[in-house]
Amino acid sequence: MPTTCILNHYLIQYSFYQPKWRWTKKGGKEELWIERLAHYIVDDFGENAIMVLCVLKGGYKFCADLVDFIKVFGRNSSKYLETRVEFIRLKSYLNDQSTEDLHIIGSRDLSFLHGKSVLIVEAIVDTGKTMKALLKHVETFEPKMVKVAGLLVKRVPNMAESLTDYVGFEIPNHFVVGYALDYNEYFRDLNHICVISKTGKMKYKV
Ligand SMILES: O=P(O)(O)OC[C@H]1O[C@H](OP(=O)(O)OP(=O)(O)O)[C@H](O)[C@@H]1O
Ligand code: HPA
Repeated sequence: MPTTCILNHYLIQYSFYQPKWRWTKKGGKEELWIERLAHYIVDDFGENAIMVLCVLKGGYKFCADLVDFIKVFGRNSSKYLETRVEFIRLKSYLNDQSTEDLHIIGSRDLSFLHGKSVLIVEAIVDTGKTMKALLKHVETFEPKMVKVAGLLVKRVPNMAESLTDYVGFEIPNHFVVGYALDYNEYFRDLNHICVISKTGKMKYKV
């Protein structure tokens, strides 16, 4: 890795992730990384309908892509993979810092999760505070099972690896933007994920 980020090069240092990235399986066959995650998820959920809980705003692109691939597996196998997608909006970051204040924006009522096999889809697990709080909240609605798919897990001291069942990429401890991840609402629209530079942080600081 990393390849130079072309867009906004004066703000962003590197790009970590491209949606079309492939990895090579044993035996030489290439697979998209997201296809691999979808594969594991489909295997684990088996016959259970998947109740996807997408964590907004950061998780919307990853969730859309992941669900597409889960559906592809359904189409390519004889079984019908039932998926339903619901959303929860959480907010705790200001600039590049987690605040102690985690807000659930909108309804806290997730009773539709009761008895369901839930897949939480999150863009990034950084300090892990958001995911810990969300898991605690979700458990109160007594789902049948809960798994977490995280596109990125950050390598931070006391990193929260065990919170995430399906990990796209483990990344170094830098603040990243793009592919729906933001810095004060900027850069969500980038197609790839980059590290924001000091200059970028200063320019868009609130
Ligand atoms: O592991 P943590 O340190 O708790 O950080 C992870 C959370 O932070 C971001 O959300 P944010 O609060 O920025 O809201 P957003 O998704 O609307 O940007 C991200 O999308 C995760 O939900
Ligand atoms: O690195 C990050 N980028 C964007 N949002 C985030 N929320 C936690 N960590 C990050």
